[in-house]
Amino acid sequence: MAHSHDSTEPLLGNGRPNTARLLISCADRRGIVAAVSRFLFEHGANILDADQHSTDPSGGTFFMRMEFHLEGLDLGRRELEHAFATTVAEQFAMEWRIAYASRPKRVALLVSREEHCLLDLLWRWRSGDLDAEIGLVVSNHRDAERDVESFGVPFVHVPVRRESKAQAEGEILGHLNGPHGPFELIVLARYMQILSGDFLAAASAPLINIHHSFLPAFAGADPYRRASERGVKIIGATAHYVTEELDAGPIIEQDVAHVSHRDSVADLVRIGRDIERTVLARAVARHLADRVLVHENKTVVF
Ligand SMILES: Nc1nc2c(c(=O)[nH]1)N[C@@H](CN(C=O)c1ccc(C(=O)N[C@@H](CCC(=O)O)C(=O)O)cc1)CN2
Repeated sequence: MAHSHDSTEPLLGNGRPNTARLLISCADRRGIVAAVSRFLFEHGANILDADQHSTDPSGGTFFMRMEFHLEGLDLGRRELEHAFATTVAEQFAMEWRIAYASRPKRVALLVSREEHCLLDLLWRWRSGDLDAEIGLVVSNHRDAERDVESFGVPFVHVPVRRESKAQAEGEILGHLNGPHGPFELIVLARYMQILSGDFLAAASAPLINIHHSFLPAFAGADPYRRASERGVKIIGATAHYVTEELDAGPIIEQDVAHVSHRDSVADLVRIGRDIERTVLARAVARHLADRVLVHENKTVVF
């Protein structure tokens, strides 16, 4: 549908909510909520959900998420965005974007050998609990091939060897930006290859990784063995956006579980699997709902 001003139905023909999400960050000052609310009101939008946060009311950074109904809007999408840019965003020097809920976001998954996070996301997607369109799984191993294809999702095997990583990354990018794509989110569901800065720059979408430790503790490879050697009493998992620096990207979601001296490394791995898949699913769901704002390597999760 080219223009939302003729979206007079609460639900679209595909049964999806006829809503949009406006995300804003800017220097905090008085009048921002009033200006945004007034703008939406004057253009016929009905605000369904509003949340905001200021890091410091005396001059910090202001974050806002407004979800609003497009029914009754007097402008099409392009006109609405232009009007907001010129009448509100410029006034407050906002960084902002509007995301539309008219269709699910297309998602690609990358995995190595551990399948629990991958299968969890596929199960949630198949049951309708994950608002996404999973369009491709890429792996450097073939272990998951049959399971993935049983979900009707294309599977591509791209082996990665240390001496030819750049070539493998180019092949993966070819699939992500090729006929299966484009994608709006790439999820590393226990993908165990460090991605180059060139790859991240060329990737067409943000990437979310699940790291199997409570970052910043035990970043890098083999965290459960290192945690066991340290004698930890808590293990955890961290979902974060992927940056060139390993396991250092903005954290989206974390959780933990208690362990003891009675737990072997294998026990930590087993206990950790449930944490990892739950944390990753929460992080992906919040990203898909446009509930995550990134600022200075941290996130605001509405
Ligand atoms: N640029 C980034 N790439 C990746 C990130 C990241 O944050 N930034 N997260 C990792 C996932 N990960 C931990 O969560 C991780 C994966 C792999 C390794 C590692 O040392 N891999 C070795 C090869 C290991 C093997 O071949 O089995 C390597 O790539 O040299 C550490 C941490 C995903 N990528």
